[in-house]
Amino acid sequence: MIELAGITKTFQGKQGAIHALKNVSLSVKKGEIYGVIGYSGAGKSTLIRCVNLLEKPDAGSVKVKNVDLTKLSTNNLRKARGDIGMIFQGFNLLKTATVYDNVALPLKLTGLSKKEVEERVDKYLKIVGLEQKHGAYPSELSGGQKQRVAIARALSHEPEILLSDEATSALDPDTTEAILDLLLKINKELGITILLITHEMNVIQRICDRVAVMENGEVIEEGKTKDIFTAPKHSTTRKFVNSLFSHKIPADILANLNETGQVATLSFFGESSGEPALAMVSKKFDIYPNILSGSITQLKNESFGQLVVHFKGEPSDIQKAIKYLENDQVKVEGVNINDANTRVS
Ligand SMILES: Nc1ncnc2c1ncn2[C@@H]1O[C@H](COP(=O)(O)OP(=O)(O)OP(=O)(O)O)[C@@H](O)[C@H]1O
Repeated sequence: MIELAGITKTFQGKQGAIHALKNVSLSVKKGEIYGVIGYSGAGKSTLIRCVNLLEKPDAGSVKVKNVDLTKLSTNNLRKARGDIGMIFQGFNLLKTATVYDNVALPLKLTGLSKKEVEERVDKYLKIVGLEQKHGAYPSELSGGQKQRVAIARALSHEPEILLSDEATSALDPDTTEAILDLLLKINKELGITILLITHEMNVIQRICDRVAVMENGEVIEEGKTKDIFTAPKHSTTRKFVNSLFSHKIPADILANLNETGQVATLSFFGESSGEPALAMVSKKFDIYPNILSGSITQLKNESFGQLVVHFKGEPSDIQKAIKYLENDQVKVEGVNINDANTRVS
């Protein structure tokens, strides 16, 4: 659906050239929700703006539905952009227009009849749950409601793709959850492909099928959200995954525990697979697992949990138990003294 190949973008800053994007390639399939995560300055905004050519790349191709947008005439680019809606962190609403007009005004410019405009506005304000707010002004709305208006405005052009530029970054956690639920609904019920950028791992975790991690203008890791959670390869990716968990074990306690066995982090999918597997190994092998810390979090389609466990026993028995757990789809990582007092996972 979206294929970016070899995208490069350099800005001339006061201190010299800034290489915002260095040979970035990624592809988003029809119907999926794809997230790009990275810290501030990684190049996410520049990347997403290249998809509808709000930013023109210096090199590389931007294919949307197999058409390279960088090769289109101004007129054909305008038409192609009709397939791509966009929402922003700051909502970008007209302050002096009502909710209704914020959605209706851009539609009127597309040449639709008055009746068609009315039908579209009603339909999409209903989908975002704002049918009671037609006459309200943006100043009378909460942040979440403003983002809903922006989403209705983007959807009213009936795009196949929705680009989301940090759409939940200005919202509180509960409102963020509600907007993420709305994006899931739009994806599922309207079949809209979503490409989003964010610096929050919980956004990726809750709704994304696949994720790319960016740093210094490059994609440093890419894959299914589930795979990135279980086996992050790059240290920056690990930091993002760990930001969702906070297992803190004091150094002296960890040193004591490691004398009588081994401390390890178990990662698993599904609500209950961690603890039953532990009960099983304590029965099967001569070891005593003791849960030191644990948490569970919801990915898009399943839950993902982590337990930090002290295995008391002889090293050979502990190794057998760990092998058994790994065969049972539980990922096991040893925790050493260097991890003490810091987040481990
Ligand atoms: N128009 C511009 N002129 C000069 N430099 C720019 C411009 N736009 C972006 N940059 C620089 O390019 C780099 C990448 O910026 P970009 O906004 O894409 O990153 P980001 O990951 O979206 O960060 P943030 O989350 O802070 O927006 C930064 O160093 C930024 O200062």
